[in-house]
Amino acid sequence: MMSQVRWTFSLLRGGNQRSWFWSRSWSWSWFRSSSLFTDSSSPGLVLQSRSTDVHQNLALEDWIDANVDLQRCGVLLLWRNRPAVVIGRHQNPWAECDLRAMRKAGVALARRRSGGGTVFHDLGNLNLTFFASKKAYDRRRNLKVVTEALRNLRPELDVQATERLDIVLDGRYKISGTASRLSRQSSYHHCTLLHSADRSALSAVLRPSCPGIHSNATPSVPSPVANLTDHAPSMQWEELVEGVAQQYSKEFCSGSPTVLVNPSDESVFPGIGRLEAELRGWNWTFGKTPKFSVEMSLHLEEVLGSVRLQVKDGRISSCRIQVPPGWVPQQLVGELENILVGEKFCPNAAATAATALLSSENRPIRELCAALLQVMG
Ligand SMILES: Nc1ncnc2c1ncn2[C@@H]1O[C@H](COP(=O)(O)OC(=O)CCCC[C@@H]2CCSS2)[C@@H](O)[C@H]1O
Repeated sequence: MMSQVRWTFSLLRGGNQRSWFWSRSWSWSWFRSSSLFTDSSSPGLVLQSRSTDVHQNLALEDWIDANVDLQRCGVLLLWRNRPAVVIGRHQNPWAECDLRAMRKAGVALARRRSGGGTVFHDLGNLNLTFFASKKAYDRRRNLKVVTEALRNLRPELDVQATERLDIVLDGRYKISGTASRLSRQSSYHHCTLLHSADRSALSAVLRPSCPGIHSNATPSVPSPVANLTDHAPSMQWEELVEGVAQQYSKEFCSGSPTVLVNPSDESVFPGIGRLEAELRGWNWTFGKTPKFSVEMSLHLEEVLGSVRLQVKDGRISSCRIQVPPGWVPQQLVGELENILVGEKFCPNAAATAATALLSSENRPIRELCAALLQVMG
């Protein structure tokens, strides 16, 4: 089926690509077996996504990882997103980001397949994904592509890759974070590169949705961050992208120009819509959160209460509410606890489930419901 896929100029419309590159109709089998991929020097191909949708771009990573024969070639994918928070595979979104602030500001949330911490993306943040065979997996070499490109563009910049594979400016300010995923035969290493991201938005969303979370989820490692344009104000986006692509081609002996791709095009990437839908879905984004518990005091109008919730697969698996005796009928408290068990740990879902209690005649139970919804971000 793959061999039916046509790589045509119209499908892979580019801006300034050289015409010989497009003068043929590409079949998928040609793509896989092209001399671009069979050269013994293990050449690389540079792709740039046209999409700024975080889920489409993460799906494109999955698709390349699953479908391109990386034994014979490496691929560098360059991409950027509209404002988004991207958490690692084994992280807890409620502990890592302020979901309420994100909803208000229209910042998307995505869980990636690689491990590691949480980062903020916007159109001023470049993402680079280095695909290679497992054998050729070499994160230091990839980061060298980035640091060398920056030194070529602005020799005065002090950029270094650290032990933990961040890239820092002036020995201190993080401009790039790294994560990776190894499969049986293939691998990818992806990293960010802060060119001109909105740092106040970054710090506004990278804080917990609620305190009192206990879990074994991977915690992020916060660092002071900087943008490249803080230190090199004249550096243009296009200059950066081109500089990195050129350095990759030099390092991996690729002679081909950057190919612009559209990850929503099923005729080029068959099955990509399904990958995207999975990444966009609640079951993946929230449902894959390692089990956790939340213990919190509830500052109600006249009294102090507390709640202990256990959450498994993103759903409340147990709920214990304590309030001073006599403040609210215990039977209503029990009803609320029962309603919440099995529900998604999500204010909208919980509000729908508790609609009757939220509009009850009894003011304390309404207040208690509202306080619990607050806990969920
Ligand atoms: N965009 C960006 N770039 C660099 N550093 C960032 C960014 N956003 C936030 N941070 C800082 O890094 C820490 C988290 O560091 P930590 O080391 O915990 O996590 C990472 O670095 C993960 C990088 C993932 C890269 C992938 C590439 C494509 S999809 S996402 C956070 O608390 C901030 O202080």
